[in-house]
Order: sequence, then C-alpha cells, then structure tokens
Amino acid sequence: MVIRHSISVPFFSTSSKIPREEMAANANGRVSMAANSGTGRHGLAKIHTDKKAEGICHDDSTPPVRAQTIDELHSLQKKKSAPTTPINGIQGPFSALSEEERHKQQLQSISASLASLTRETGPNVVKGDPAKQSETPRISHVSHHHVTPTISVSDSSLKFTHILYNLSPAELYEQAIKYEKGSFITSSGALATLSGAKTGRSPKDKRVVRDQTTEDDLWWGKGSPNIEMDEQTFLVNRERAVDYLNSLDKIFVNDQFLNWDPVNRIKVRIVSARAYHSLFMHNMCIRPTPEELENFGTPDFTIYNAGQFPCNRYTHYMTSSTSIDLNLARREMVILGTQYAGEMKKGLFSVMHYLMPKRQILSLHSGCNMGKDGDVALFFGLSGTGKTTLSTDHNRYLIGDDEHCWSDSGVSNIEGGCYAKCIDLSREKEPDIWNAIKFGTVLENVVFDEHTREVDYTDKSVTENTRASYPIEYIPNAKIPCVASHPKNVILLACDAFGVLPPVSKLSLPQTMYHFISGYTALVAGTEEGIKEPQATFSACFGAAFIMMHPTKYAAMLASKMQKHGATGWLVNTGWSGGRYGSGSRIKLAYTRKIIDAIHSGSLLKADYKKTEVFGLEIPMEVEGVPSEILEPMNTWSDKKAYKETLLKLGWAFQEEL
Ligand SMILES: Nc1ncnc2c1ncn2[C@@H]1O[C@H](COP(=O)(O)OP(=O)(O)O)[C@@H](O)[C@H]1O
Ligand SMILES: C=C(OP(=O)(O)O)C(=O)O
Ligand SMILES: [Ca+2]
Ligand SMILES: [Mn+2]
Repeated sequence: MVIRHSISVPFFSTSSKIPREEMAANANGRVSMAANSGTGRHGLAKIHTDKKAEGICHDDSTPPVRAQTIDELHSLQKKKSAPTTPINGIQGPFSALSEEERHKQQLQSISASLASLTRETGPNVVKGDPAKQSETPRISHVSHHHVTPTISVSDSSLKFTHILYNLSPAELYEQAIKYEKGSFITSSGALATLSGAKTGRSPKDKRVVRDQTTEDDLWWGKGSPNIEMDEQTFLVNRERAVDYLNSLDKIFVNDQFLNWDPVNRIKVRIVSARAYHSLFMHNMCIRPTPEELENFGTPDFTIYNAGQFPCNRYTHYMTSSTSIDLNLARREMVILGTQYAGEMKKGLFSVMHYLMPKRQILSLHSGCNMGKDGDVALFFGLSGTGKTTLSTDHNRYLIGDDEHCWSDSGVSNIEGGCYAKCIDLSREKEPDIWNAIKFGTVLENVVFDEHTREVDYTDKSVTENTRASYPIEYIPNAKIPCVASHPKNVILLACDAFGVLPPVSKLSLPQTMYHFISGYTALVAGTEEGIKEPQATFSACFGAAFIMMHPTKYAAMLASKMQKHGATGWLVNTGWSGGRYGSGSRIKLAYTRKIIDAIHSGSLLKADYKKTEVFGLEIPMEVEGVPSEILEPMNTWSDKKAYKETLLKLGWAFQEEL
C-alpha cells in the first residue's frame, strides 16, 4: 500500500505566529521551516516529498528508535550515573562492599540522622522522587537504642520518606520549579527563588546550648552573640524539626565538605525540605566527587532545616517563631521558622569559629585573593561591606569571598561558593559577578520581568538584601583548590555610615588589633532582620554574629600570625564620604578598587603619609587614580564644623565600646 501524503495544516494556520509561507511539512507529516519553500494553492504551505522515499512504506529514512513504548523511549534518554552508580575499583573503607551494601549503609546513615530520639526507629527511607514510581525503592529501617522511654510506633514509621540525595543543579531546578512557589528561571539561566517572610538573618533568634563544655569554652553574656539554651530545649526543637521533616513525602539531603585544607576538612550533612535550600548548599559547600560521596560515611555535623515550620513559643527560651539552635556537643543545628538560606551557611561558619581555634587555626570572616606573583590579601568585613565585591578582582586569583581559615600552612577557603549581594548590580562595575549569574546560580528575592525574565537588580520590592549564590568556579579566575600562602596584606573594610573615616589608612599592628576588636562598621540594610538603613555598629572581628569565643582570642591569633608573616594592616572605608549616611555619598567603588590595587602592588606602602586627628590614622597623600582631595575626609565635607563634631562623636563611641 502506498501512503499518500495528504497533509492539511489548519492547526498551524490560527495558532502559529510563523508566516505560513515559511512552513512546509516533510514526508513524515512534520512541519519544517524553509527559507524559500513557496506556497501552494490557497496560500497553504507546499508539501515537499522526498522523491526517493516515494512508494516506500515507512516513517523515516533514519533508523527507528529502539523502543516499543513511550516509557521505554524515556528510559533510553537517561543514562545511570553518579551519585547512584558506584565507582569501580575505588579505594577506601567501603571499597570491599557491594553496590547494594553501600546503598544500604548510605540509607541507614540518613535514616539514623532523621531518627526521632523518643521512638525506636528512624524513618523508612527510600531513595528517589516519589513522583517517579518507576524507580525501584531502596528501603532502609534503622533501630536505635536510647535511654529515653520509647513510644515505638508512630504514623511516620508507617510511611516512606523519599530522600533526594545530592541532586544535581538540573534536578534541583526541576524540583523547585515544579513544587516551590516563587521559583522561576531568569533570562540568564539562574534560578530565582523566594525565601519567604525572612529575607535576612535573625541573630536575635540564634541559640547555643550551654553545657559543661561550652560553659567554659564559649563567650557568654553582654556583647556575645551566643544566647544560651539548655540541652532539653534543644531536643524539643530538634524533635519538632525531625518530625516535621519526616512527615513530608520527600526531603533533600546534601552530603558535602567544608574547608579546602584537606587536613582540617569537615563533613557536613544538610537535611532540608526545599530544593532551593539544597541547591544553595550545593553551591556554598565544597562539592564531593562521586568517589568521595561513596566513601562519605558519617557526617561530622548535621543541619536540620525545617525552616517552613515555626518553633513553638511556649517552648522555653523562644521569643519569636524563629529559632536557629546550635548544639556543639551533638554537632547539630536546627532551623525552625526561617527559610533564609544564609542561616545555614553562616550557622556552619559559627561552628568553624569554634572547631578551628581549638586546633590553633584562625577562622576569618574575610574574602581572600592572590596576585599573579603569589601575594595574598585578606578582606575582613561585616556582611554587605565589600568582601565579595573586592575579592572578586579580574586581575587576581579568587581564593574565596567570605569564610577562611588561617593555619600554619596558609589560608584555605571554608566554602565552595560565593554569596554576593546583588542590589544595584551592574555588568560594568562587577562583570565577573554579573557573568556568574547563570544556570546553577540561586538568585534570592530578586524582581524580574514576568515575560522576559530579565532581572531588575535595582528593585527592592522584596528586600534590599537580594543575593546570588554560585559555585566558586563560576568566577573565571578562581583558584582551585582554594588555598593560598600566608597573607601579605590584611585589609579591614569599615563601611563608615558617619562619613569621617578616610578612604584608606595604613595601620600599625596595635592599630590593626584595635580596629579588629572594635569592628567599627555599619550594618547594611536587609542583612539582618529589622535593619532598614545603614546603621553604625561595633561588630567584633567584623563578624560578631558568628564568633563563638571572646574576640580577644581571635585577635591574639591574628596578631601573632600577622607578626610572624610580616603582614601589613589597612583600614579601608567602603562607606560614606562628604557627610554621614543621608547627606554624604558612598565612596565610589571605582576609587575603592584603585586603592585596593595600590595596596596589592605595594605602591601604597611607599607613599607619603600624614597622621589624622582623633584616631591617629596614617593617610596617604596620593593614590594613583584617586582624586587626592578625597583622601582627607574633611575636604569632602562642606560643613567643616559638622565634620569635626561627627569625628569626635565617633571617637567617643569607640571609647565607650572598648
Ligand atoms: N566603595 C565600595 N566598596 C565596596 N562595595 C561597594 C562600594 N560602593 C558600593 N558597594 C556595594 O556594596 C556591596 C558590597 O557587598 P558584598 O561585596 O557582597 O559584601 P560582603 O561580601 O562583605 O558581604 C555591593 O553591592 C557593592 O556593589
Ligand atoms: C550572608 C551574610 O553575609 P555575608 O555577605 O558576609 O556573607 C549574612 O550576614 O547573612
Ligand atoms: Ca558572603
Ligand atoms: Mn559576601
């Protein structure tokens, strides 16, 4: 039988925007586009038939697909791969195990993480998306023996919790877009997400378990970020989070690393309920290779992120519906009542501020980069004051933008990604960050055009604290592994809302310590809940919210390391000039970059200096590319009297603080 090509195209005539003249149907009845296809009678597309194919009764000239059903066809589309496929011939504790055995151990470990402490067993866990029934379930059930009285059966032990384990960015995009309101792909390929009611950290809701160990080790009381809670209350919140997570059909589990220094690497597990959280941590922590994941074993630290679920205000110590609880003895963190992803990264940073100094390693709230000749610079600064912006420098290698360790072997990044503020981001001023906002990047709380999905970085409708989280290798000159030698320059970024600090000053070692301990800077709008405009603050170590021990502990370590390695300290004002916030203006980023260039090149060290009043800061007379008159703040104020008063006021504020 000869099949005649009798195709009509009314379907296209109304719904398609393509001019009919340009459409043509091929021998399969598929419509193809042709430049000069011409039109047939009544303006319908002319049908082109393949002369050679005429009289042959099959669908296509290419070999047919090897599938009988659409499901079979779909199964051809996907190849089995890591992290579900074992790697052949690997060495390590599990190398003798079969694939089946390894999977069992992995699931048992996850079930153990999710175990309630009041019931006998962890949840029944099964790998994979519950929406995909075709996947063979791998089930694990774990018994635990606790001293607490047990109520052995609960509804959650009768169901399965599906584990979405270390999904790839593509898989997480699909999960987010399908199941999480407010998730969209932007025009550059990034995933736009909403963090919900909280768009910045909630430091007043952070709690740390005070027990026998932390009682002596940690800094408590006035000025300390550690607000105490007891072990029992922690367990109440932990149970609340675990029960919430176990009540869900599926949860995300990320097994990753912190710290590029292989000797001091920490294994972290993040359990969360949102693809947004999983992708964020995929970007922010160090991503394991498939081999490393197979051998992951038991995590050193676990986060239970039940951010969608509030804490119970009737619980002791709870003063709002948000609680971020740290238990160093249990090596666990519980998050309730906030979905702001930054809590996870900064929570882990707090943990490192405890674990590392115990090993004589200094943890730093700083960015770090390295010149072509190997000179290393640290950029200390409170959130939103320029660490990410200034460490991302096209002429230098990026080690990291935010969290580092300084050990006897040098500097190592704690993280595997960057978290840039993107309010008013522009391609011209910050090209590397702009270009990093592509597929895989999480864009938090930004506003975009509903049709083109073009992001408007100037829009503060959701928050001023809009953020982009991307893997560090998205910055073209990132140095992998993210380690460097001992710093030559230590730059303290002070975002001065009073507008009286010079754009740059050279510090002696005692001055460096003075400014490091006092941590004078500004809390910028949106980074913490309730901060609506830049607010002057003293944030010890330029990260008071994250330190665990007394500031002098970190300062003493910094002093001895700077002295030993001959590092020079600098104070750079990335804040206001010509008047305080409201009347003056923010120092131009281009000028700050020129100042930083001069520090890196060594030319600023050789400049002529003069001493300022009140703070006794050494300010350079000239910096290449920067108008000399702005180097002395008084010149930029039209009201000199107001300048002097403001300077004195700040001087007194320092006196009161220290
Ligand atoms: N002179 C300046 N120096 C540094 N950053 C500036 C300056 N002026 C404006 N900014 C802006 O301030 C923000 C600094 O944020 P970011 O670098 O992400 O801070 P951090 O990494 O310390 O949290 C960026 O949005 C940057 O564009
Ligand atoms: C993400 C934060 O800050 P930073 O910009 O320092 O990473 C934060 O303080 O929540
Ligand atoms: Ca950061
Ligand atoms: Mn940053």
